[in-house]
Amino acid sequence: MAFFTHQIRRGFSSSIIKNGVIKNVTIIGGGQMGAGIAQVAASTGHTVTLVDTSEDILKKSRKGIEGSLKRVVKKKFADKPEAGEEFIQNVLQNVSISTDAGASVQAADLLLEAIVENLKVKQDLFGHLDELAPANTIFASNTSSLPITDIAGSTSRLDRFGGLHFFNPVPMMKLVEVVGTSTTSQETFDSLLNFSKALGKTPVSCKDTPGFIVNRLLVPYMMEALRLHERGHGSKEDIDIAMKLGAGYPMGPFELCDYVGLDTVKFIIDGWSAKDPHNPLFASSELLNKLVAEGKYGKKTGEGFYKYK
Ligand SMILES: CCCCCCCCCCCCC[C@H](O)CC(=O)SCCNC(=O)CCNC(=O)[C@H](O)C(C)(C)COP(=O)(O)OP(=O)(O)OC[C@H]1O[C@@H](n2cnc3c(N)ncnc32)[C@H](O)[C@@H]1OP(=O)(O)O
Ligand SMILES: NC(=O)c1ccc[n+]([C@@H]2O[C@H](COP(=O)([O-])OP(=O)(O)OC[C@H]3O[C@@H](n4cnc5c(N)ncnc54)[C@H](O)[C@@H]3O)[C@@H](O)[C@H]2O)c1
Repeated sequence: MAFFTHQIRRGFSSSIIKNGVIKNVTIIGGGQMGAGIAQVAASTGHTVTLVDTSEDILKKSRKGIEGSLKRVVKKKFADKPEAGEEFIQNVLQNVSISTDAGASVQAADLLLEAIVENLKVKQDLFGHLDELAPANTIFASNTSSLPITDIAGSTSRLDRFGGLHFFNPVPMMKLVEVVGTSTTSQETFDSLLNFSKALGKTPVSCKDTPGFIVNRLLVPYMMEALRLHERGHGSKEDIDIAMKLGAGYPMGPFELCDYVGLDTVKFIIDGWSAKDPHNPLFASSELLNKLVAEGKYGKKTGEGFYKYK
């Protein structure tokens, strides 16, 4: 189905990576999402370079990938431990790590960013790499909430820029939101769609609107949960239990926020509040701001709305 049937093709180069197939992926940001995407891409035969700001972070990323792969093979190779170990080694061989983003994009068919949810930091990163990456490299962001158009604006490859929004934890969540802007070429969009399918994911096509599809619906629900608690109309525990047992969610809203990371959650809310300052839904939360100010980001720091061992 043509995604851009209504689009008037601009005079952008339609040349993209060789026959549109993405094989070499450079991922910038080896945190929760970048490491998860690297794992799934490497597990499906792609060559991955994972980039972050320090060797220590990248060692942690690699350790996290290995730990997750061990959970996968426990099921996938339940009665064949040797095959499981071989699978893990083969996947890890597909992942190289680097702190040099510029060098790491030289052979990239796709540059996928999964760094901090901050527009200026993303724009600076993409603007810098736009000058270093091959002309045909496709750029994409894993942003939860920022306009792809705004992120792409720092580059000269508006036809080869899109959004690839994966879900946490990446090895378990089947969905990818593929986002096209008004300047994303059809070839680029199709390459991103096919890449998502090659990773074993189910893609949906999204416009570049706030929150794309899932977060547009998830953020209001989760903000209402926070307000309900702040009004004293329900404990965190009861609200989480209620949504799991009453609505069939695998995690309640407070559990999920701790899982996502309260730092990222705050970036999202602050960003949407700045864009829509009169919308009470996005008014800042004293409780959320307090937790983030105290460095309590949730699972990744050992405490958020809940404490973790
Ligand atoms: C209330 C405050 C509001 C504040 C404002 C809100 C603002 C809005 C915030 C929006 C944030 C958007 C973020 C982003 O853009 C979009 C998202 O990603 S949203 C998150 C989407 N994901 C979910 O909703 C996850 C829901 N949870 C689950 O699906 C499951 O709980 C789980 C995470 C899969 C875990 O499964 P469980 O059965 O619960 O428990 P286990 O941990 O035992 O796992 C079971 C089994 O699964 C396998 N497994 C689990 N995790 C992994 C992994 N990381 N890698 C590999 N395998 C995994 C494994 O086999 C486990 O078995 P085991 O190994 O434990 O034997
Ligand atoms: N956490 C989630 O559930 C989730 C889900 C979907 C999308 N996202 C989005 O993915 C992105 C990353 O989220 P996360 O949860 O993985 O964050 P994270 O904090 O776990 O990881 C971010 C990583 O990026 C690195 N980084 C920051 N600036 C960098 C730079 N300039 N160059 C290289 N590396 C840099 C950090 O060192 C860190 O390791 C955000 O845009 C977020 O909105 C998050």
